[in-house]
Amino acid sequence: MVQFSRSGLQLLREALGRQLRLIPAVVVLGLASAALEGAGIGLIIPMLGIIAGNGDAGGLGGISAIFQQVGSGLDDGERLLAITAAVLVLITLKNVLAFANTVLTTFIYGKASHSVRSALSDQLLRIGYPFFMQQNPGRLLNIISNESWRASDAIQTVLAAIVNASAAVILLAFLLLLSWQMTLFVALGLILVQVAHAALSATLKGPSRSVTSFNSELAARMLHLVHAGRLIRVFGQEGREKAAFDAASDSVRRAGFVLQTRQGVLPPLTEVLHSALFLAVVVSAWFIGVSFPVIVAFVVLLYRLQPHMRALQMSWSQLQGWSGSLEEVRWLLDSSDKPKPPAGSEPVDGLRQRIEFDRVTFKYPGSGSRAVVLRSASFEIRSGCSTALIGRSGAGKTTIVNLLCRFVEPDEGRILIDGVPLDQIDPAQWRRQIAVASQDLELVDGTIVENITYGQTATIAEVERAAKLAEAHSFVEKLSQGYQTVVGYRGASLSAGQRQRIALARALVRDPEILILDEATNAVDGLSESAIIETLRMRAGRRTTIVISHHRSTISFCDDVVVLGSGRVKSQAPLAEVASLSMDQLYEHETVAERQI
Ligand SMILES: Nc1ncnc2c1ncn2[C@@H]1O[C@H](COP(=O)(O)OP(=O)(O)OP(=O)(O)O)[C@@H](O)[C@H]1O
Repeated sequence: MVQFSRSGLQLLREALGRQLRLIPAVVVLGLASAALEGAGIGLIIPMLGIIAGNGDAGGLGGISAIFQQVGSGLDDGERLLAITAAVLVLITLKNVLAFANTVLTTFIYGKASHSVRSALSDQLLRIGYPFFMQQNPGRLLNIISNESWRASDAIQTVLAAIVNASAAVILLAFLLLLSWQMTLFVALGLILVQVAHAALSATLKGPSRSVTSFNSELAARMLHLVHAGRLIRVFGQEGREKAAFDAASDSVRRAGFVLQTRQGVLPPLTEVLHSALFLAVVVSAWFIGVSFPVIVAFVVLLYRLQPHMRALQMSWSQLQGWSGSLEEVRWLLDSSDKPKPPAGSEPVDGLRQRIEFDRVTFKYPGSGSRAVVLRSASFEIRSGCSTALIGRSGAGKTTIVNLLCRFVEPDEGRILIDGVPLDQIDPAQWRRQIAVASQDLELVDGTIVENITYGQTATIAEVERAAKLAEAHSFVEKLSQGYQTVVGYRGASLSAGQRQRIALARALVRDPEILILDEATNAVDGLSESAIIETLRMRAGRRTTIVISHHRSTISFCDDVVVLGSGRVKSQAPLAEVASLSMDQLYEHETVAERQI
């Protein structure tokens, strides 16, 4: 219960946000509609009195006597009709208010659910990037696609519980006014039922967490089937994957079965206990000599109270059953244990002189005992020049791009942009200076023109120009829909080389201050690559370019070369000075100065 209060209620309070101020209206409408219902039921007393030929029945006390006085000046026939009409009006009004409450709670539910989904997307866009390097995507997918809906259901359940609690309070008050002895009896009975119910509901939290965790595993397997379809077929692993998927799915089924059967015990048990209470009330009322019309009104009120009490108890058990889901959503929304997004407020407009890596040391967060990727790495990238970053696989080239884009931050040392530490610069402004074309950056499921512009306002002429520079225009033109061709999920309808050229056009259309090409042309044919290199050469002097490649031809236009190896910068030199060296020789090239560091 405490666990639920901490994470569940906090989440619900945050989700309700500004809608919290509407909750009093829900309570008032709930109370008012229950009061109208109670009054309508109270009017049964004089109605039964008239029908039983005992219209002026004396001996009634409290609220029963007040109901008994209704229409007392009229003759019996007129009084019966008037009371019947009054009951009908009360029932109609009660239902009008109940409908108004349904509209209000539906509105609040919609807003609160939207706020949960919006907060999740906000959080996913805001969290520091290292979070995604460490997290299981299946868990994240499960939270977004499954658990967030259960959080919405929990909001709806809480709203329904508020309405039911309001109705229960009023109906209990009417019962109290009719007979405090019988109400005391009922209250004690309800407390006992609630204790039994709460004890059983508490056993739902464990199964609820199991369902959530197995759902995450299943989501991971689903993602794998979607992403690795080609790999699975090529290596003939359909059978193994099917068995793994079925096992994950069956675990969800078994955990769901445990949770649902435990939850399933509660409604019949509650009904039996409520019925026992109901019957005990009737019998005890007869024993203590309560009058017939009051017993009938009491029983009808009790009968109307029961569904509200049952709904309240079921709401409680449902919330317990969703505690795992609420904890998961709350976990994702909690920023305290997540990597912070990059900070900084210094404005930046272009690169005037240089980017300087000053003794940068870096290791990926959560990579345990794995080696430090960069160890006191120092080098510079001159503004307006093209710099090749080379090194054997795993040398840390892409890591340098990650550091430059501030996806990760150095553990030690500084990165200086024209002398200003990068961690002091406004990250959004800084990223607007950069465009990256990389084999890892996906295409979006849209048209070619949407992929090239991607959030940038550009005319069709500018898009075509960028596509020509990236050697994409000629193949795009041949597609039946041209620039309006839909490329499919991650650009699946294009070849690898075509995807790379679109990605390059996307970077070029921005005409960025700093262009980063990370293995951006490795799937492009030689002829196209030569043309692309000519384009890049033309940028020289005007814009800064950083090129990562294992191909000598791709870096041929560069002014400088930085060689990485064993986590260190092995050498930095003008490319012209090492022009005679092959790629393999370059990888081993180590300047004396760097060797002594
Ligand atoms: N997200 C990560 N978490 C932990 N370690 C990582 C992560 N990404 C990369 N590494 C490790 O950091 C080191 C450098 O990786 P990086 O991708 O920078 O190499 P690279 O020089 O670009 O290699 P390649 O030429 O193969 O693309 C590698 O040892 C790699 O295993």
